[in-house]
Amino acid sequence: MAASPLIIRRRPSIGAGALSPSPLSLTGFPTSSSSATQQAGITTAAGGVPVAVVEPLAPVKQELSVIEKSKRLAAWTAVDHHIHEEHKVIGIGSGSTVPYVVERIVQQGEKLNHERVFLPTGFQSKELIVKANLRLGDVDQYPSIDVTIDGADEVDHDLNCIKGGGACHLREKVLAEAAETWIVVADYRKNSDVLGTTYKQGVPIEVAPFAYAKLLQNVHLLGSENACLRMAKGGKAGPVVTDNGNFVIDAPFDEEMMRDPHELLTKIKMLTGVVEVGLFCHMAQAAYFGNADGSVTIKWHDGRVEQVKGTELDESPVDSKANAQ
Ligand SMILES: O=C(CO)[C@H](O)[C@H](O)COP(=O)(O)O
Repeated sequence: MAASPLIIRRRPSIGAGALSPSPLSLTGFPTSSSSATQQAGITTAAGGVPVAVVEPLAPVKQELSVIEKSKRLAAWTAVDHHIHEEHKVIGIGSGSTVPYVVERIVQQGEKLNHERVFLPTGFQSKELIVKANLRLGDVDQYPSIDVTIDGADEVDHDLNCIKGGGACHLREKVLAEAAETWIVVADYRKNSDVLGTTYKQGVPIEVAPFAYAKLLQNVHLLGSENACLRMAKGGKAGPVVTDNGNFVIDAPFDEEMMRDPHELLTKIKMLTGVVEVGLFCHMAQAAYFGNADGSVTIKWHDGRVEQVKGTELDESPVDSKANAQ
């Protein structure tokens, strides 16, 4: 007698709209949503029992969280405003907001993108570029960049930033400095008056590994008594090792010191063994913050603050020149 078929309902596939809380696939690039309706099929389980595998007819598309929408709003709007046809060498930052930057660049189409080269700020952005089929270059081949877009951990009223929450700040700073225009994209939580208000982990300091203990003493003497070596989480014991093979010290400083980030940057940078400091002072042309209400706050380097309607999330790519500031 033939065995009666088992019915197994597969879990619905989840598209880009379900990327919450992080939009990253394994490689850090948002997965594309599948709108294709799949057919039921018959397969055979162990023992030869026929199994009917029923795919859901309409994949369930979950909503992005408010935070993810805000990141995407900032990223898409900044790309529309600053990445134009004439821009051929583009720096790609790191973090969870940057995949949306790449997503929007891809939407500008192959015609524009095949004439461009994209430079990564680390392993994650390198993967993003490659997976998006964009041309990969490096800053040693292209030391002059048209535009770099990057995330930030916090941005103050003067566009000074804390960066390095993802331990990529050495390369991020090189690509920021090499760029004619450096643009920051973030959700509304990163927008503050004084650095250290919302990002409490401290100033990320990339250091030569053999010098870390001495540097910890020196950073304590500079005023950060709680400075500590950043330890890896999850599947690795020991400290975080950067893409450059270095360690990271996280150094929280009091508000008074954070009110003058440039002065603090200079002091930390002078310590022997410091490779780079995650304080980016007077570098950004503008910072884009996606807000929960669908607007984008733009802080400009000259002190102007604008509130604009963000690029609609389901909007098709626009002629970016039409939106140029
Ligand atoms: O500096 C960085 C990595 O070194 C990131 O840009 C920063 O941590 C912001 O990341 P996210 O977009 O995930 O908030």
